[in-house]
Amino acid sequence: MESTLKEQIPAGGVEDVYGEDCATEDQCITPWTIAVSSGYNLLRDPRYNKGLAFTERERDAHYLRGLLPPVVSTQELQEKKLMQSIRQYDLPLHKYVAMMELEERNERLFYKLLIDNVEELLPIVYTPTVGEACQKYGSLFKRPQGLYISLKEKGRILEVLKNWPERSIQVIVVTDGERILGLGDLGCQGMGIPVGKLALYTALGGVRPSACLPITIDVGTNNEKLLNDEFYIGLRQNRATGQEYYDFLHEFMSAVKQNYGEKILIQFEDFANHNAFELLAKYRTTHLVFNDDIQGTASVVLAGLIASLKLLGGALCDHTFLFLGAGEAGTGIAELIALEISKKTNTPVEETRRKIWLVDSKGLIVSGRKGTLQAFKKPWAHEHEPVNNLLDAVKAVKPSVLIGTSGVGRTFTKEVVEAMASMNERPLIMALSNPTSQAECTAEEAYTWSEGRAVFASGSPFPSFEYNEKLYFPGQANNCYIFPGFGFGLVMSGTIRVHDDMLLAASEALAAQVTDEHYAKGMIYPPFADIRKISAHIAARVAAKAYELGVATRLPRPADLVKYAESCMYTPNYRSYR
Ligand SMILES: O=C([O-])CC(=O)C(=O)O
Ligand SMILES: [Mg+2]
Repeated sequence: MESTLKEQIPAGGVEDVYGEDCATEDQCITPWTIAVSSGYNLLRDPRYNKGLAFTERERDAHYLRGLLPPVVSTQELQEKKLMQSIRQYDLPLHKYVAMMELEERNERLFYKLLIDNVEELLPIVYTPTVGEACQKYGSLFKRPQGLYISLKEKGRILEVLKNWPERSIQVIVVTDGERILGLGDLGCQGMGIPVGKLALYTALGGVRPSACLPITIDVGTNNEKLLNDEFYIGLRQNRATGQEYYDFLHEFMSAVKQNYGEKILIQFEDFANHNAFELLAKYRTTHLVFNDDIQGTASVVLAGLIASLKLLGGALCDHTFLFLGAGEAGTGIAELIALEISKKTNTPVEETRRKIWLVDSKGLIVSGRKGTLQAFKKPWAHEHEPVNNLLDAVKAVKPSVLIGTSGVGRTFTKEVVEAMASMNERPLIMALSNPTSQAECTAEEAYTWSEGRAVFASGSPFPSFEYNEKLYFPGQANNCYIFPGFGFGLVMSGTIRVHDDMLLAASEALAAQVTDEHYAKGMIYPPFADIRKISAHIAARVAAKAYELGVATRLPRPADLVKYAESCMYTPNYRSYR
């Protein structure tokens, strides 16, 4: 029997080696055609539709006369009208639906709105509203916004990838829906997350929309409510686990590399702990993979910590850190802090880890528990007697920084915040769990209970808060500060592997964007309004590190990487059609 192409050539390799043109004769190819869109079809194509903004000349050239009312509008006026209509909705979910409908109708206008009104619309297309949208995705679902790859497609994943209409994909965000934000297993309805994350890749990071591919892997769900919901859109079975799960993911990872080559970025998003660490460890040496919840969150929090030193005083190595939550975010952040201190002080990480303590659902992680701890928790099992709750852990460890990553809301109680405030002039409190309902405490609580002394940041946004006639500005320590610029830096430099030093570079680049004016307001993150400039700086620093490490393939290295990043970024302004 003739061997297939897949067997002849190991996964990965030179661009286009696996393109359809060089498929062996026994393999099927897809008969794609490219056609110029015009007339009614042009108005129905979200990539090219401009609605009332088609010019007189374009209306003639593209058979649009009569299909539009006479007025010729501008993109600015369209934007003004849409913002007005979105602001009329009271419910965030209605705003979300209006935005998704816009994306399906007129992609450039969608991105124009998102970029120009980022602070207002981020909480709509992203956390917290996207969480509610995922919970109700079965009822909201209208048209597929990404690829669904379920166990039904086992053995045929490569074929499924080839059904996606865009050819040059640069970034995939993939979830299996098992841990959507802090909301748990939402199965196939997790699709809202890759869709939302990729919208930010474009709006905040400048990756072209056509180069982004959202994917949901459906191996079932253990969410009984969804399994019994008549509108559920996923496989009606419990999750596949063990070998079956890992074989399926391996087929996916191999097919992606075979179809898109070595330089495709695969971002893992909202996988459960028990798979997230293993998948990252398994594929980081063979694929360009990035786990947003482990690495992106770590990088954004480290940036906030570096910036906060201006307000708290001391160096990173002078602080003591306590986490509530020892999953992907908690251990990921802890490891990156230990790495940064190790590099700065020339001390082995085994030693720098000692100032970092973690609490999980069973209490403080201590050496006595080593026998029963999961592998990713073991490095944090320091010598200490057992402590079984957070308040006692705060009293025992005396942290200057308290970070919540447990996915469980309202766990930073008044007593916990008061204890932090009694031990520190300026305690740093980060309530990172998402969406807002899962935040460990609110901004108002952190400021009130600490009598205005806490420096506070959260994963989902909180509005500014007035206390004792002073206005406080909570930070949003969310990985969306990092992943768009980080991924863009990888893509623009043709980088083929992610290295931890790139995460440190991204943290430093983000922290460097916080100015004295921000510090004066107690802020440890720069405003989102500047995010595209911030992303260009992050991308440049990440790319610089990639060139330094010899894993960037786009040669020669551009001399000014910030300028280069800015010049490559997608902009949503309408183009003229000939
Ligand atoms: O999506 C977000 O807002 C941050 C994140 O990755 C998560 O909570 O899983
Ligand atoms: Mg996530």
